Amino acid sequence: MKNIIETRDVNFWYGDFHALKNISMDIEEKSVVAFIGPSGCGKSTFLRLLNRMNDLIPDTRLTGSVQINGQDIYGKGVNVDELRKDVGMVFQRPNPFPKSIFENVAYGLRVNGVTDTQFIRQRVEESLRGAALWDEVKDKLKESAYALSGGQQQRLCIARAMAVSPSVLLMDEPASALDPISTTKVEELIHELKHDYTIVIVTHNMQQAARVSDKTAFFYMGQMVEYGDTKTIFISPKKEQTQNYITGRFG
Ligand SMILES: Nc1ncnc2c1ncn2[C@@H]1O[C@H](COP(=O)(O)OP(=O)(O)OP(=O)(O)O)[C@@H](O)[C@H]1O
Repeated sequence: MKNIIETRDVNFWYGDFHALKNISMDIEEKSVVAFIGPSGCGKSTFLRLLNRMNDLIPDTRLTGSVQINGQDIYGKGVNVDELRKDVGMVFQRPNPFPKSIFENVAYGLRVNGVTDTQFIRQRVEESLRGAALWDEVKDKLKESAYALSGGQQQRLCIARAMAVSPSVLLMDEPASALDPISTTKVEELIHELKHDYTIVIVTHNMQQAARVSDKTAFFYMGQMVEYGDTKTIFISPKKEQTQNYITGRFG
């Protein structure tokens, strides 16, 4: 499998605070990678660097390199809108737009200038099917997205991210605000989605990391302490800090 994401010696600062220290990581195409670690260790910061979401935060600084599909995403001439189309994001709390179910999914296509209604309709259906939501919403596409349950809204947000055909989906604790049934649906969805996408997921739930990911990275105080096959990380980690964390001795 080829690497789709390669970071080298990534350091990141919020003002004077050194939030990420020398992170070098390769992520294989069409795999699921989970980031785990105690609160404040830098998981979300690192995730957000992968589609330049941290650009929006003032007084921050990055050194090192982040390559996606062979391109330095912080290089000169990179179009950040194009990057975010290729590297989509799903947040902790479902954040549908105050629009209809259909228009939520069509949104990314419309802002990218797509006007072919037949194509938009087809892509909306494909994305909703891909997000395992189609059967639940196909008869009410014109209704407000806010009329859906939290779990359905989150799958709608996944469909919205998929509609513009990204190669990577970043998920920041996508199930933490959901009930157990919706959580299971999102986890099953992640299993399906990895046939077509590379998925990077931040989670506080270690069982979830163990269930959904191929590889797991354990972060602690801005460092990536250990990264490897999920089974190895959870059954026989090499570092004591990882062992302590996964056995609940800290964090
Ligand atoms: N916008 C910001 N400005 C200043 N410091 C920040 C900002 N965002 C995060 N930090 C700090 O950077 C560190 C890493 O935060 P980050 O959100 O990446 O951690 P995390 O591992 O995702 O935590 P959690 O699991 O609680 O979400 C923390 O110490 C946090 O306080």
